Amino acid sequence: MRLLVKAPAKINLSLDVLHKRPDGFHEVEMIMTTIDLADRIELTNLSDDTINILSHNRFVPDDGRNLAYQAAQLLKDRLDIKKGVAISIDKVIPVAAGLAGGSSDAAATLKGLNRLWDLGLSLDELAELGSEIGSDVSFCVYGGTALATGRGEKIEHLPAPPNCWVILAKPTIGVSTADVYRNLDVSNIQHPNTEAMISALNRSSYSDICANLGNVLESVTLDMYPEVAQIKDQMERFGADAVLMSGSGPTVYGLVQYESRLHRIYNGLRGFCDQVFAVRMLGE
Ligand SMILES: C[C@](O)(CO)[C@H](O)COP(=O)(O)OP(=O)(O)OC[C@H]1O[C@@H](n2ccc(N)nc2=O)[C@H](O)[C@@H]1O
Ligand SMILES: Nc1ncnc2c1ncn2[C@@H]1O[C@H](COP(=O)(O)OP(=O)(O)OP(=O)(O)O)[C@@H](O)[C@H]1O
Repeated sequence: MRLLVKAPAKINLSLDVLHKRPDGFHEVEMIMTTIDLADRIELTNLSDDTINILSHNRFVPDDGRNLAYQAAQLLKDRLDIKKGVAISIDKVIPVAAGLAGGSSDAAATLKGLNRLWDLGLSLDELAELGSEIGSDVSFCVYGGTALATGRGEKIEHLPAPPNCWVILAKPTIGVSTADVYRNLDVSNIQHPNTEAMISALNRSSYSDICANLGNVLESVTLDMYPEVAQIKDQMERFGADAVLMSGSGPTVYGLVQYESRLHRIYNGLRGFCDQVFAVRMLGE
């Protein structure tokens, strides 16, 4: 039997760091929302007890380092499952981009195998398992729009943002999330207003969402990779309503309400950047 699952990317509407924890992780307060840019994962039962990863992207590992592999292995170990699966990943989300591509592949694999192997686990149970794979996996299990706290694994659902376009531009560099957190000076942080963003979402106020975008990792990545600042500048100059780097970067996104302006920004950025996408928020 085979099953197809979509694994959508996320963007951070806000990302705050409260402090560094004794376990080395950072205590965060983030608002994330899913967007209509997704990997497609095909899960096929195998007759022998193995996990195979197939991907045509040279940046995606095809062994135990792959987060989708780790998701399948975790389910097999915890529930003592003696089945095999081939996981084919049609990679659309840019890799090491701040868009949670690997985490979303892991979450989609957890949800897909729950159906394929008829495991009967709840979304909460899958999200809890997912948090063992990576901090973003719990959010990706639920999708939608949410406040994520702890190291990112504690999820509180929020209303979807009002409909708008998201333009994404990823420079050719890939960024290591661990490096960015390591270079963050926690004693010198300009905190975004998370409460104001929650209020903007509750009121469905597009202008207040734009006014309250904020990411404390942005200045760290901008210092490491000046080309990210250039893309931000260009996106602002071409007329996006608000611009921010997602996660640990380097992808920069711009919010745009009117389709008429979308094409100008998209075409303008294509001149500077290979990977540019214009997508909708999913959010629900
Ligand atoms: C930047 C974000 O993507 C924003 O959504 C997340 O905070 C990171 O999520 P992720 O990539 O799933 O992160 P993980 O795979 O759990 O951790 C990668 C590395 O990032 C650092 N890390 C991650 C999350 C966190 N709250 N504090 C950290 O310091 C740790 O050094 C960790 O070793
Ligand atoms: N299924 C996967 N897809 C992409 N990368 C993967 C996958 N599994 C493992 N990786 C590894 O994880 C690294 C980070 O990739 P990913 O695309 O998940 O980063 P990211 O979008 O920055 O994640 P996040 O936003 O959660 O920090 C890659 O360099 C790659 O080696």
